[in-house]
This record gives sequence, structure tokens and C-alpha cells, in this order.
Amino acid sequence: MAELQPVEAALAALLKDVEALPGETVPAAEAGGRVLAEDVTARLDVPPFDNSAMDGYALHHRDAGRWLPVSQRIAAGRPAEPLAPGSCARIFTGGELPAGADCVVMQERVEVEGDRAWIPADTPAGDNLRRRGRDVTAGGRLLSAGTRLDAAALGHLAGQGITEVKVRRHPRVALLSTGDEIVEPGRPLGPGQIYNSNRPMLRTLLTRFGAEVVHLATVPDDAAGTRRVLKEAAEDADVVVSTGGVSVGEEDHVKAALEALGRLDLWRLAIRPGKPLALGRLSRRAAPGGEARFVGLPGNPVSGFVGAWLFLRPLIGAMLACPALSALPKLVARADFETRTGPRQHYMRVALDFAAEGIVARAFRDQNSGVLSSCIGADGLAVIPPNTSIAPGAAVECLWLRGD
Ligand SMILES: Nc1nc2c(c(=O)[nH]1)N[C@H]1C(S)=C(S)[C@@H](COP(=O)(O)OP(=O)(O)OC[C@H]3O[C@@H](n4cnc5c(N)ncnc54)[C@H](O)[C@@H]3O)O[C@H]1N2
Ligand code: MOO
Repeated sequence: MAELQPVEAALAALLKDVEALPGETVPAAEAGGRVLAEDVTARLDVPPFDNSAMDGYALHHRDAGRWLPVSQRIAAGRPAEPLAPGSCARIFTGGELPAGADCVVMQERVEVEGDRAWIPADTPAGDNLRRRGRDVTAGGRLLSAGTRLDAAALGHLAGQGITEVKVRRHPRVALLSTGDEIVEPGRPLGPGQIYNSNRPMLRTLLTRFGAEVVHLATVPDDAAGTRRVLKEAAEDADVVVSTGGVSVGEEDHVKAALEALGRLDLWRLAIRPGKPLALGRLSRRAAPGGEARFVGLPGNPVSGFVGAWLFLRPLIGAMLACPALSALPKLVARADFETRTGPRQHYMRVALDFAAEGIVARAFRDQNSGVLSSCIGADGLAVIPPNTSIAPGAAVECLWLRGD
């Protein structure tokens, strides 16, 4: 395993044989951000009847261009009577179009005198109408399995009167922090110690990607302790994520524990940051044959941040069977920086300016993997292939981080 593995090989190993998690039924009102486990079929036409798009007067277009008696008043939510021939109906936005009418004229264009109205001649059939089923047709597919329920999708479900939906259960994630130097905020910091910035950062990203962090633990820097914590985490989780302890030092016990408790699929990637990333599986003792996926991110916070976007997001996306989570959107921008890569593909944290003349990628000045400031305000990751020189103004491919 001395060779550094390319990102594509690592992703393929990580996603191999991942099965979608089972579905569960939840109230639609609480399903924001969840992923549909099955297609949803429309029960109703939307709108359910022809109705007016304006406050105004409904008529048959052949009667336009003269004074018409106003024969009824149709407010939204009230049934309409068939239109008396040669008359018009006062109607409000959303009001049901009466049978016999085929257009609506907005009230600003109408002169009203007592109970009659002057309708301008240029009022064509179909004007200002919203036809039944224009938005949704009953029996058709309303939303597809794999859709992540956003604001519009929730509105669409409610528009059908749907109160419950079947969504994928959240991937359950155990998040472990290794390193005797790591202290939780709120506790005093001793010499040589640092606060745990990876835990809240990764917890937030995992939740955003659709996972539920069910287990948090700290792993001591010794072989037996590392094995114990990993073993415990695997019982309860679909995915075990750890930070730190995956490099080559004698204090790095994660790989050995993984090999003892399951298997190491892949270690050391040709990426910067995040080279010593380790991927594998942990067997579950309580459920023979069962296993949790393992992603060992390097301890440097930027390596964890980049690793989460590149590996945890697609892994969670595969468990949720959600195509939108499987790959990050890409765009091309002009670099405002110069750089040269070695054998590793560099994922540079960049702010993206959407200027009239095109998109500009501005790289944070210090791209070291310990400098978490480089991730603050990062709209994207500029992907610089191995052994490449980039001059200012060169086109660079960027992964977009501001979407789902
Ligand atoms: N001789 C070599 N040394 C190192 C190599 C190498 O190839 N040969 N690789 C370097 C690279 S690249 C990386 S990345 C790091 C990764 O090492 P580990 O994954 O074993 O991580 P640690 O050593 O445990 O920690 C690295 C760094 O990050 C800090 N850290 C760890 N956890 C947290 C946390 N939860 N919150 C904030 N900061 C954290 C830790 O204190 C270290 O400073 O290895 C290089 N070394
Ligand atoms: O692979 Mo490391 O994250 O560059 O320091």
C-alpha cells in the first residue's frame, strides 16, 4: 500500500456494495431535508379547477367590447354558478371560473357603473386563466424517489393534502476524535493541548449531508483504547468517522485497530490535504455479518473538512440513494493565483466571485492543512491536478460547496 491512491479509486472502494438504507414514514411537515424512499404519485390536479389569475371580471371572449351586466360575484373558496349568457361575473384571484366563461379581464381595465361593466374589446380567450392541472396532473409523478425534500417539494406535497411521506432513515454516524492533545471546549487547556475543532465542524457537515450523529467519543492514543472505542462505535452506527491517528507515527493506532476489527480497504491518497486518509470496514460483534463503513480522516482540520466533502458526502448520498449528494456540482473559474502541484491533486479552498466577465476563484493565501481559516468563506474547492502549473487567469475546475 505504498502507492498513493487517486481520489477516484478511493471513492470506488468506499462506495462499493453500499446499500440504500430502509425507508421510514414521517410527517410531511417534519420531512425537510429528508430523501424520498419512493416515488410520490399525484392524487389531485393542481389547480383542482380552472380559476382566475387576477381580480377582475370573467366572461366569454365573444362578449368583449361592450357593456355587460354583472350576474354573479365569485370569491376564492366559493362555488361558481354557470355564467348567464351575455353577462360577466365579478371574480377574484383564485376564484373558480364559471362554466360558460373563457377569459378574465383585470379590473384596472374595466369601467364599472352600477351593476354593469365595460369590457375592452382586446380580451382574448384564455386570458388571465389558470387551467385545471396546469401545475400537476392527478396520477402523474409528483416527486421522484431520491429527491431531497426542499422548500418547494414540501409545498408540492402539501398542495396534494399529503401528510406523511416515506423517506430513507438517516445514516447513523459515530464521530470519534483521536489524540491525547485534544480537549473539549469548556475545559481548561493544558500545555501542548488544543481544543477539538474537528468535532463541531464535522458534526455540522454530516448533519447537513443528511446523516445523524448518534455517537461522539474521544479515542486515547494507545492501541487497546483505540480498539475498544472503535468496536463500541461500530455496534451502533452505519458509518464510523474518526479524525487523526492515521499517519505513520507510533502514536497513530487507528489503522492497526481497523485491521484487527475489520479490514483496511485503502490508505494514503494522492490528495492534498488529506493524504493519510484510511477507508475500511468494522465488523459488528452483536450482529454477525454486519459491518460499519469506516472513514479515518487525518487530524488536520482542513484535511477533515476537505475529506468530508469528497468522501463523507457521497457515502451518505449512496446510503440515502440521493443522486444530488453523490457528486459535487462543478464549475469553471479563472484563477487569481499561481500554484504548482507535486504528485498529489490539490483541493484549494477558494472564494468565488461571480463577476460580469466570468467567475473568479480567489485562493486563501495560506493553503496549509492546519489553517482552518482557509475554509471560512470557502465557496468552492479548486481542483488542481497532480504535476500542474497554474498561472493567474488560467481556467480551473472548482467543486461548488454552497449547494446541498
Ligand atoms: N513522517 C510523516 N509525518 C506525517 C505525514 C507523513 O506522510 N509522514 N503526513 C502528514 C500529513 S499530510 C498529515 S495530514 C498528518 C495527519 O496525521 P494524523 O491523521 O495521524 O493526525 P494527527 O497526527 O493525529 O493530527 C494532525 C494534526 O491535527 C491536529 N488535530 C487532530 N485532531 C484534531 C481535532 N479534533 N481538532 C483540532 N486539531 C486536531 C493535531 O493536533 C495535529 O496537529 O500527518 C502528517 N505527518
Ligand atoms: O495530507 Mo496533509 O492533510 O496535507 O497535512
